This record gives sequence, C-alpha cells and structure tokens, in this order.
Amino acid sequence: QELPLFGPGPELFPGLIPGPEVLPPEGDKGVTEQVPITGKTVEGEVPVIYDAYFGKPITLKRRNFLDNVLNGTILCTVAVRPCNKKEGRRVDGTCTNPKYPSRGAEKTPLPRLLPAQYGPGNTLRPARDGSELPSARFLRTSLLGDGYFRDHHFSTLATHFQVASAADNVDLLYLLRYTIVSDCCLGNTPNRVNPLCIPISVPEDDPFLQPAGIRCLNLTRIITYQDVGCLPNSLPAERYSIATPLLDLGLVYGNTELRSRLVRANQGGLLAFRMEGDREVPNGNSPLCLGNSANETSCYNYGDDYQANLLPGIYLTTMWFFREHNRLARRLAKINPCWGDEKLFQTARQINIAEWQYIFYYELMPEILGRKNALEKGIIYETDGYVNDFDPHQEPGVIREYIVGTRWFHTYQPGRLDMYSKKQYQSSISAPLLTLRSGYLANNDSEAQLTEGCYIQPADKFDDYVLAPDLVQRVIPRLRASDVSATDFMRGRDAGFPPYNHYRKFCGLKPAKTWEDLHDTIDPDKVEILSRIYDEVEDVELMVAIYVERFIPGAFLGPTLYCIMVHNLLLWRQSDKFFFEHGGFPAALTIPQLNQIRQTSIARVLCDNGDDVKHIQPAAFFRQGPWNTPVPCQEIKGINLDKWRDRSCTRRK
Ligand code: HEM
Repeated sequence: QELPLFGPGPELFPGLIPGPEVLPPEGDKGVTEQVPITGKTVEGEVPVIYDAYFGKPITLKRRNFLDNVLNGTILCTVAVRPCNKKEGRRVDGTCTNPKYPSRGAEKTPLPRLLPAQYGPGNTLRPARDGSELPSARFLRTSLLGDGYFRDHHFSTLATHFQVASAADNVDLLYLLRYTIVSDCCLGNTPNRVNPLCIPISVPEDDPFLQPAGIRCLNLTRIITYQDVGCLPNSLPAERYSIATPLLDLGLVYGNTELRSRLVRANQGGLLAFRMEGDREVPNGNSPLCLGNSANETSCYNYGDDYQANLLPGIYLTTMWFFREHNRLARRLAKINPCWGDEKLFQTARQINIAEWQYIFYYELMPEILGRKNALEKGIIYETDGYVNDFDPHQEPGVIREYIVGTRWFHTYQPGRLDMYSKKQYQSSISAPLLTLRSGYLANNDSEAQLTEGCYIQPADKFDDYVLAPDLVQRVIPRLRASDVSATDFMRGRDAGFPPYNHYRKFCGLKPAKTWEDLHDTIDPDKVEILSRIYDEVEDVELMVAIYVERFIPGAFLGPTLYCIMVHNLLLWRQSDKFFFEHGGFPAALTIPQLNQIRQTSIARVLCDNGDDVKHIQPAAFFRQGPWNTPVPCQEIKGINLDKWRDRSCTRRK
C-alpha cells in the first residue's frame, strides 16, 4: 500500500501545474487588496493573505493557481493580521520580524546555507559519476558501531531537553508516512518506482540483519511543498513543516491561535489541566498515542499534541514547561490580583518562553559548542543589560542543514532509560518503546522515576562513534528493523545537500582534493573507510562527515556541524524581534525582569515542576559528581516574580 500522506501532489494534476512562472514576477508587489480568509478575526482586524512559500502577499496569478489545488489556500498561505507595535510574541509566529510578517509562522520554508542539489525531477542526487550513492546502512555499520557507553560529562536530561528543542521548531509528521502509510520494501525488495520511496538497501552480510535475512529498510521522503501542491516539481523540493520554526514553546502553546485557544483554561491565565493522582497534567484525550498499551489511557492535549507526545524526552520536557506556565500564572495572580485571564496568560507565557530560550542558549548550547566559542561568535553574552542584536533584514526560520545536522546528537541519546526512586535504581526501558506513549507516565509512578532517572543517568558517550543498539537496530518498533543514523544519512540526501566538500568551503576549510586532505578534520582510519566506500572524495556526504569529524577544541562536535549550528543560533536570535534578551519595544521584558530570567536553570525548572523532585545537582545537564552533588531544591536559585508586580493593582484597592 503506497499512499501519499497528504492529499494529491502536483504530479496528480499534471495539466494544472504551470512551470516556474508561479514565482511572483519581478517587481510584482503582490495583491494589495486585503483578502479575508475566515472573515474578520476576533480582534476585528482583517488579515492579509501571504504566500507561505514565497513570503509575500499573494498575487492574483498565484491565487488563481492555488484555487486549482485541493485545499490550496489553506495549505499554501498564511493569514497575517496587521503587525502591531505594542503586542508581544504571537502564538502563530507571524510578525516575529515585522518586515517579513509571515516568516516565523507554520509553513515557513526552511532556509538553506547552500542551494539544494537534486537529481532530475527532485530525485536523490547521484554520485559524481552518475551512479547511486552507497547504502546508508553500509556506511553506518562500517563507520559507527553500536553498544552502550556512558558519557563522562552529560546527563540524559541534556538529551531530553535537546530533542524537545528540535520538536519545537519542525514537525515530524513525515515519520507517519513510512511507519504507518507506506511500505517501500514490499517484503524485502526496495521499491525504486514510487518517487516517495527511498528505502535503504541492506548488504547481504550485514552484521546484525543478516541472520534475519533483512535486505531493505522502509523509508519515505520527507513532506514537501510539492507534495501538498503548493509548488510544481520543476522547483527544488523544499520541506513543508507545520510548526513555527522558532524556540517559542509551540509544543506547549500550539502553533496557531486556534489551537492555543483550545488548550487554555480561560481563567486565571491557566492552561487547561486536570489532576492525575497528585500530578497536574493537561487534559488527556488526544488520539495520537499509538504506542500506549491497553492500560495506558492518557495522551495529553498539548498545544502540539502529536509532537509533544512523541518521544519520552519531548513529553517529559513539555510536561515540565506546561506546569511551569501554570505555576507562573498562579503566582502572578497572587502578586497582581487585578490582572485578568489574558494578561496573566500572556505574561506567564512570555516568562516561560524566556526561560526556555535562556536555558537552551545559556545552559545547554555553551556546553556543547564551548562557552568561549559561543561568546566569541555572539551566541551568548556576558551582560546584565539587553543584547539588542535584532536585525530586521534576517528572515526567521530554522536552517535546513541545522535540523538535519543536529540529528548527530542521536549519538549521546541512551538507548535505555533508567528509572530511579529515592536514589535507588529500579529498572530501565528501551527508549523507542516509549514512542507516542505518554500514557506510560501515569502508571506506577513512572513519571517520577523517569524524571529522577534522567538527571542521574549519564548520557551515552559523545565521542566514540558508537550508538545505542536500540536506536540503530530498531528505532521504530513498528518496523522489522530501522537504523536512526542510516536514516540521518538518508535525510541528508532527501534534503538535497551538496557534497561535504562544498560545506568545507562554506565553513572556511579547504575543499579536499585527495583523501589525505580530509585528515585535517577526520581521523585517518575513518578516512580510510570512507575511501573504500565512496568512489571519490567529492562524493563524501555532509551527514556522514558530521558523524565522523573530530571535535573542535572546547566543544563536543566537529567543525562543520559547529559552523552550521552557529549560523542557526545567530539566525534565531537575530531574526526574532521577541528574543528574550531584546529590548526597546513595549512588550519587552524590563532589565530587572530580564535579569531574573537569567537566574533560572533547568534544575530549578525540575524542582518546581518535575514529579517528586526534592534534590538535584545544580548543573543538571551534567552528571552528578564531586563538583556537582545534589542539593535540596531550596538551595537552587530561581526567578523572583516581584519584578512583575503591578503597582496599579495595589493602588486600586
Ligand atoms: C528516545 C530517543 C530518540 C529517538 C527514539 C529518536 C528517533 C528519531 C527518529 C525516528 C527520527 C526521524 C527519522 C526520520 O528521518 O525518518 C528522528 C529525527 C530527529 N531526531 Fe531523534 N530520536 C531520539 C532522540 C533524539 C535526541 C536526543 C536528539 C537531539 C537533538 C534528536 C534529534 C533529532 C532531530 C534534530 C531529528 C530531525 C528532526 C526533523 O528533521 O524533523 N533525537 N529521531
């Protein structure tokens, strides 16, 4: 059975697809009339309809084109209410940069560092001599081993937070395409006919799959603007994602105004909640937890209820920030009794997102990139004032090479998650078995045990080219076999990334002409393996190189991924008017408030919101040890909300 996941793509409407002329013609400023999509909004404002892909008000010609695409106007446009100087961050991401009002919304295309290179008709790029690139599974088993090795630095909590940050800015709906909808292996034979299929061929002598006789791993392509009908296949395939491409806690609040309204309690600034035993949780009837066992009935109605219930790291982290919102709203209501629901909600949300961005930028990223590097590059600053690096010329988005490249962090994800209770090890469970299974949290104290487990358990070792067997043999339990790192390599092809050499040049390294030229970034024994598998140096792929590059000084990643991440982290902060450190607009945090945000930490968030957390190590992304011993939560500093006190509430009394 092979069905496209989303409606008919343009290939099903060959007669209707104009060529590249769907691009707005030079100088065409778009339709100036305002086109209401759903009539007037609640606020009584008329939205302008933007073309989601091109980021401009929609042209008449384009509108005529989309009228012929099934649900074209819904899928391919973004309705933007006029940006208002006084307002704060919108849930739907519009006006994140008022110069490009639709960028930052869901459906924003992912910008690229280098233009895509595909084969004819957006097929996967072949090797330089026109042959097919080597099997991604063969590359994986040749270059990377599998086993359980503990990292000396990081705790599993770091992996949880990081995977949640990824799910905050892209959707992973494409996973359903090959886990549920399509079989591209037709038993054991790779389907080379269906253009959506990109199965991974498995060598006959595969060290693990040979006994089972598995010769093919199911995989489909990611969802593109072409698939949903917004672009013709004559333009390069670009990823279509319905998450706001920002660090904005879309997991908790949703990515559209409508969704956000559905998860609010509409009183006291709260998100809708219920009690599950003594745990505060969102309402729980989402139908998406396909991994729940029969006795696991909860599936939480988060803002983004697919992503937020997807992986254990994501649903634990989303739970903590969901509770943090309600904790903040209740506290603010006490401090400012005259505030209504909307003011309480928006203020709690602003503080919550600021904490999320602060912990990501200042607590996790510097440890991975190196603090000195992060300071030098302007990713973080040592200041107690604003950092006004907003650049209105930068369009918000998540860089394609970033979101594919950071899959490399699968390397430090433990394959099994340890459960602890009162410092005693209880048991562990294979992480993939918890996919789409947040109902697991409610049974037998599991949430508390997974939470305590994640800050006690070391992450897997970063720097030994070894991945957990759970992730590289059967990361998707519904499939007979699935290898996350081989899939990571394939996603580089699916994205049409040019060869590694092009990124070397982009990142200031010399393009390699000989295999020896690669020794500056990759150990000779790995280069030797690469040279046996690839025909030429020019064929070496970005994703493969990311996995085998040596680390740069002070960091836990190689030079190319470092370069990609720096570009993305700068883009995120510079293109986002509402980044927590920016000042100079009415909704900005005041400097005293900003300096309170800078007091928080992931340890504080867990103390306040983790299930039954009483003691924790202060640097909780790191393992416990002599310099990082657990202390009572009372000793972990946090935010003083007094800086949000509204004097007018007391004056009114
Ligand atoms: C329980 C642990 C984890 C599991 C089971 C898991 C599994 C997966 C799977 C199945 C995919 C999609 C494969 C595909 O392309 O079809 C994926 C994508 C991804 N994973 Fe993981 N992962 C885990 C942890 C992590 C961690 C710790 C990170 C750290 C950053 C991470 C980062 C990513 C990223 C960035 C993507 C790509 C997102 C996208 O392009 O949409 N994952 N993961």
